[in-house]
This record gives sequence, structure tokens and C-alpha cells, in this order.
Amino acid sequence: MARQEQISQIIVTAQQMRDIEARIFAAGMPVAALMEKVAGLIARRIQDIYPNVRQGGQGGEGGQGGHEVKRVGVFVGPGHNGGDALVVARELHFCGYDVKIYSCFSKLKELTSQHLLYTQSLGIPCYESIEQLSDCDLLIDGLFGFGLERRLVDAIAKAINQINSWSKPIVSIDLPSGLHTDTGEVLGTAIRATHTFCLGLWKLGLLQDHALEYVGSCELIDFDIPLADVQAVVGDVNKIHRITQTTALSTLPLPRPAVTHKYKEGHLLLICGSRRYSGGAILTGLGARVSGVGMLSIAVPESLKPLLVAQLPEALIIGCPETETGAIASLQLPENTDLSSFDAIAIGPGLTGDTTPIVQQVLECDRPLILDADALNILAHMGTIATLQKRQAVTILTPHAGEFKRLFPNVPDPMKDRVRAVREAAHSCGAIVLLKGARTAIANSQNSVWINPQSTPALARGGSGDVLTGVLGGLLAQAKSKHISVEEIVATAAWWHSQAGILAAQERTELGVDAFTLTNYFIPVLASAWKELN
Ligand SMILES: NC(=O)C1=CN([C@@H]2O[C@H](COP(=O)(O)OP(=O)(O)OC[C@H]3O[C@@H](n4cnc5c(N)ncnc54)[C@H](O)[C@@H]3O)[C@@H](O)[C@H]2O)[C@H](O)CC1
Ligand SMILES: [K+]
Repeated sequence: MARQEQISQIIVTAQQMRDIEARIFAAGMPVAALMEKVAGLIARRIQDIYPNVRQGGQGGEGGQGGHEVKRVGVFVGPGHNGGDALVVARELHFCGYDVKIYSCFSKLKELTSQHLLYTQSLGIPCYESIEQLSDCDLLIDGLFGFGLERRLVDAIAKAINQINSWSKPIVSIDLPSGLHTDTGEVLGTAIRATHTFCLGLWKLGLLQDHALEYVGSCELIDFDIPLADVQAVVGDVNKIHRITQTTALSTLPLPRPAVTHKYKEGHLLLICGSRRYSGGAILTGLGARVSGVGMLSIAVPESLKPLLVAQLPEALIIGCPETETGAIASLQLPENTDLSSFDAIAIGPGLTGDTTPIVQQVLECDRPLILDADALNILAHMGTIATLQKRQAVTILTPHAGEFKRLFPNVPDPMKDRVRAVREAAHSCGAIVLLKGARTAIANSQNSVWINPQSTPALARGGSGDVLTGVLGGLLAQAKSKHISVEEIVATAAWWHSQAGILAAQERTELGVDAFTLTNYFIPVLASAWKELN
């Protein structure tokens, strides 16, 4: 796999970054040289996106981003993040931008203070009052990077709030200042960046849900960190993977073998729906359809059968006896069929809470199992950890934040650190846990984590989770004959689901992606990605 692809799949903590950096410096790379290299790359990217109005933008009204600027305000912190920012300030100055610097710190790291001295010798003004930079067109945040250790207070916190109030484009170096590098938590206050240049390796905090409103658009500045140094520090234990198109496409059951038949392409059983929530069954079925699964059986209450047959003529609809409330009373599988006849089972969407015996029954079977929606709430009532510890077969839980808290009441709050929460949850119950969100996080019981780095608020709609369950079930059912880890299948389903949502939102705006419409975008997004690859 190409180095760039490998680098793009790695997510690190502040400590891991420090350890990697230490190896590079110990191997002889001078700190100043690395700073020069990194900041030079940042300066060039800034000129691409925010060309100097004096030199006339490239094409259109301006550069790539269409934003021409003249006056650049650079905020300099006490550490090497500030050092990076000063090198950027100098380089933009040489390229004709009007540069001003703000720094309110008396004690700077040695290299940072040398750079400050040199910028002043070039006549670049440095101010202690933030107001002097309020007329700038573009702001560069070099206050804090991964060295931020504690809450921001007093003058610097006030300055950051003021900068945010100007509503000017802000480019943050490495991280928006004020964000915790690992949890993405706002330490007091934080810069609301328009664009973040993450240095070297993706920082975990940038991929946490609550950081998103501060990070803006985000790109990695690769400065050739040797993979050997990354491997030596990150290793394979407790690894955090960033899901990419490359990994997803390599996991999807494509291309198909020339000679195959429908039973070789997996047989999925969905157990879902109720008279009260019939739509959930349809959406889950449509999700399973797009996965390409060879055979699809859907167990629903008898009264839903005509509805499902009409929507999914290719599926085997199993009408089950129902309770007074219209929930499935018992699983009435076809003759000579039992749960072990299926390659995977997904249960939950639209079930309602009156189906505990059904959930209990599938938990006792030996098939790979996905639990979602009402099945998760029933599992929580049964006792998540005690119940799942009895299961040997693959189990995947797909909770949203509320279901997660009910399933794992004693795990740290996912609102503070989703990655830690999902990791501890999976470790405690032995299942693979997919915690849905703006940045869906997946963990297995061996502490490995996968994060989906892209999504769209368009998916925050009833039913889109049902679709994910269907797609995931279909992919899982097809995996039997392939040597792909279950975790990668779960990660691929999350990636595909969000990419379909992104494409749909591009074409229909973020208001136009109801769950039914979403199902129409899985194949187009795959077709274009697949064409790109081949
Ligand atoms: N990773 C790399 O290979 C490279 C990283 N570079 C840049 O260096 C910063 C990390 O630099 P560091 O000096 O370790 O930390 P910061 O610049 O983030 O600054 C922290 C600085 O501030 C002090 N501090 C911490 N918390 C507070 C607070 N709440 N209030 C006030 N002061 C605080 C702390 O003592 C530190 O001195 C990285 O992000 C990159 O931008 C290299 O330049 C390129 C290679
Ligand atoms: K920063």
C-alpha cells in the first residue's frame, strides 16, 4: 500500500506524536529544519487557497478557494506551534502579503523567540493587542498545537473569543488552538477554524464529534515522517484506524467471481418491523438490497407481509405470528429452516420493546448477529455484558448515543471522548460496537478502533440507521467466503453509508436526504469510486 495511503489511515494521540517526533530528532533531524520544512508546506498551501490579491488570484475571483487576501494576521503562541506560525508569517511576507503578528506571551521557546526576532528584523510588526489585527483578511492560528495541556484562561482566552467574533477566515496550524489533542474537548475556549492543517499524522481530537464545529475543513500536511518511526510508536496494539475509500473498496465484495450463484453470495435474515413501525422493516430491507447480498429473508409480523412483498419482491418475506400490539410474537421460519440456515442475522429496526423472547432466541444462536434499535434496548434490559459474555459468535451492536448509554451505563460519557467510550464498551462485552455520530467510531474487544472521518448532517433523519443495519447485514452475510475481518466490514458499511449521504446531499441539499432516498445513492457512489479505482 502506498505510503501516503498508509499515513492517511493512521490516527495518533499527542503522546504518540511527541514520541514519533522524538525519534526523528534523535535520528539527527534538527528541530529547526523540520519546522522550516513543515511551515514551508503550510505557507504554500495557504497561497493556493488564499492567493495574494497583489499577484492576482488564479482563475475565477481568486485561488482554489476563490478567496484573495492582502492582509494576514498571525497569532503566535509560546511553543513550536507559534514557531511554525512565525515561519509562515515570514514566508508570506516575502511573497508580498501584508503580515502582522500578535503574541501576548513573555516566555517563548528558544526557537520560537529566534523566529520572532527575525520577523521583527524584517519589519513585520508584532502587537500585544489583538485589535491591531482586526483589519486582516485572513488569520493564522499558531497559538497552540498538540502541546496544549490545560484550560485557556485570562488574556489568551479573551483574545481567542475576540478572534472568533470577527468571523474572518481562520487557518489553524495542527489543531484549532484550545482543542484537546486527543478528546477534541474545548479547554476553556477554542479557535473556530475555517480550515485546519493537521501536521504529519491525523490527531485523534480532530475526529471527535464535538470538535467538528471548531475544525472546519481539514487536511493533512504530510512532511515525510518515516513509516518505521510511526510503526515503532503506534504499533498494532490500541491502533486507531482512519477509514478511507481504499480500505472500504478493498473490503466490498467486488469484483464477484465469474462463476457464482445466489446462495454463494450470502443469505441474510432480517428480523424487524411491527404494525406500529412498518417503515423500519422496509428501510432495513432496502439497505440489505443495495449490499448485493445473494439471498434476503425478512421476518416481520404477518400483517406486514403484503407491504414488504410489494416493496421487496426479490426478498423472502416470512410472515410471523403477532402479538395484540402487532409485534412479532414468535419466529415462524419456513420448513427445514432454522437460524443456522443463514449467514448473518440482523435484528431490531421497528421491532418495538415487546419482542424480548425473539431477541433472546437469536442471541442464543451461533450466527453472526447485528443488534440495532429496539433489540439494543431489550439487550440493555437483559444486561448487556452478562448476556453477551455467553455468546461465542460474532456480535455487532450499532447504537446511537442514547442507546449506547443504556447499553453501557458505566462506561465514560461518550460526549467527552467517544473513542475511549466505544473502546471500553467493546472491551467490556466482547462485541464489536459501532457508535453512530458525525464521526462514527467502531471498536472491537481488542482495543482497536476505526473512525469514519467524513459524513453529513443530512443523515440525521429517522430511518437512516435502519438502512445502515440492512447494508451492514448484507455485507456481513457475503463475507463468509472472503478473508476479511468483521471489523473492516463494519467500517466499510459506515463509510459507504456516509458517502451515499454525502453524494445525496450534494445533489439534493442536506434537507433532501430522507432514508428512502438515501438508499438510491449507495450504488452511484460505489460505481464512481469503483470506476476511479479500475
Ligand atoms: N509533530 C511534529 O513533528 C512537529 C510539530 N511542530 C509544531 O510543534 C507543535 C507542538 O509544539 P509544542 O511546543 O510542544 O507545543 P505547542 O506549540 O502546542 O504549545 C504549547 C506551549 O504552550 C504552553 N501551554 C500549554 N498549555 C497552555 C495554556 N493553557 N496556557 C498557556 N500556555 C500553555 C506549553 O508550556 C508549551 O510551551 C505542533 O503542534 C506543531 O505545530 C513542529 O514545528 C513541526 C514538526
Ligand atoms: K493552532
